Amino acid sequence: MDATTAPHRIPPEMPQYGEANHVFELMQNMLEQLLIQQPEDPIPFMIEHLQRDNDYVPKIVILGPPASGKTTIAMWLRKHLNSNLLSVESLMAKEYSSLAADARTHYQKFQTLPDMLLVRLVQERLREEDCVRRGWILDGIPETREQALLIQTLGVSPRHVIVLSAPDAVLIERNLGKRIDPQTGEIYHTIFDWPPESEIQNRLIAPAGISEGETARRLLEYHRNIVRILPSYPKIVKVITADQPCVDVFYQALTYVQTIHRSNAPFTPRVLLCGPVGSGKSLQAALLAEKYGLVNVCCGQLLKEAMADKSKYGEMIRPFFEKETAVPSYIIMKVLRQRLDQQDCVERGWVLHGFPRDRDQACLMDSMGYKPNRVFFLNVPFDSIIERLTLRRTDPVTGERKILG
Ligand SMILES: Nc1ncnc2c1ncn2[C@@H]1O[C@H](COP(=O)(O)OP(=O)(O)OP(=O)(O)O)[C@@H](O)[C@H]1O
Ligand SMILES: Nc1nc2c(ncn2[C@H]2C[C@H](O)[C@@H](COP(=O)(O)OP(=O)(O)O)O2)c(=O)[nH]1
Repeated sequence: MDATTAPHRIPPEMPQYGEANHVFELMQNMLEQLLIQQPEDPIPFMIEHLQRDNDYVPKIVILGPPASGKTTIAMWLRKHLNSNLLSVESLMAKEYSSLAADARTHYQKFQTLPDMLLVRLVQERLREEDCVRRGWILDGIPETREQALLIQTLGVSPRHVIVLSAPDAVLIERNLGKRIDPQTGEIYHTIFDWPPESEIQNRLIAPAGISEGETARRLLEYHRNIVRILPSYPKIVKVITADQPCVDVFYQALTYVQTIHRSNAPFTPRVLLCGPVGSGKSLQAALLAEKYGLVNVCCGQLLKEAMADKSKYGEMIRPFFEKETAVPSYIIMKVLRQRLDQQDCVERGWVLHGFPRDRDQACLMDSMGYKPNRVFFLNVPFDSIIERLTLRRTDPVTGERKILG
């Protein structure tokens, strides 16, 4: 195969650099902001965005049926994460916004908002500095699949989606006890969350739409929509039972939103298996190589092959094997480098075992730029190892190892 048709050789440093510096996520977040903000001149915007380094601010959607506690949990998360809470009510209440004024007018007439108007309100709000710097929590938005798709076309993608769930009967009963503080907007409940201060108790009001009939109607609407919304958020949805104390719901939600999902960045596994002789490194390496298409790199096998091929390094290794002394690490590293730099290892990734065996070898490997991104230490009780090794047999033809019996 001549050079013009040979596959392009990807230097091993490239994927490693991309992983180490999260280049893929960096570009993904910048592209999202470019689509949302649509700046006149993208270059200075990108420079400022990259210098901001706020790619891990909260981007949360909380969905759930009426009375499931979306607003309660969203408010607690907002306080805890020092982020911004966006709900239909808060978006319509925005001052100095013609869009919000139109929305209020429309809502007063029809008690609902057109999808596009709500989504444009969300976009207008997300463009504001505080949302860019401190992230956002969408409370009960999107309400429909159409809204979910429109929000996605804006380039707005949540990092975590929480869906609260509880039996309808529980929610209908619960909503009857909902009370709101007209001064602070805080939400309370006559049974589950009654304020201790009599001053607050006296000014609480029952919000509209909490009757059994109204709640039942909204539940019907919710169940019809939620099944069409969720497919828009594969792999980032967590369903939390809301039929438990608020605090428990909150801590499950907080734990979830503080997890970082596996990124979609292309990933080349570089696996290192460590462990005492007989711990199962060779066996697990063979299984991993077969399951994930990795290159199985057994250090001991490599050295033997180098000697069998009578290569330059093989002749350097031979005296040490003949005297049954340890081969110097720098020679092993040369043989290893030759193998790990080959196209199959760079493209498919590798699972290495039998090297490094001590800290110096690990430092040598790291200094030469071979950095595993998954390391497993196989820990086996001493007597199990003795039993395995005494029963271990190796096929002289295939080199396969089996346990006798
Ligand atoms: N886990 C919970 N256990 C008991 N009561 C709760 C729980 N979560 C919320 N509540 C109470 O239920 C009522 C409804 O809560 P909240 O308004 O947060 O729900 P919501 O999903 O935002 O409702 P809606 O969609 O109607 O606005 C409130 O009185 C709240 O105090
Ligand atoms: N019961 C049991 N036996 C195992 C397991 N992993 C490996 N073995 C067996 C297979 C081998 O004959 C022996 C040692 O395994 P190995 O993979 O050659 O160990 P290692 O020297 O490469 O670390 O133990 C294992 O997970 N369970």
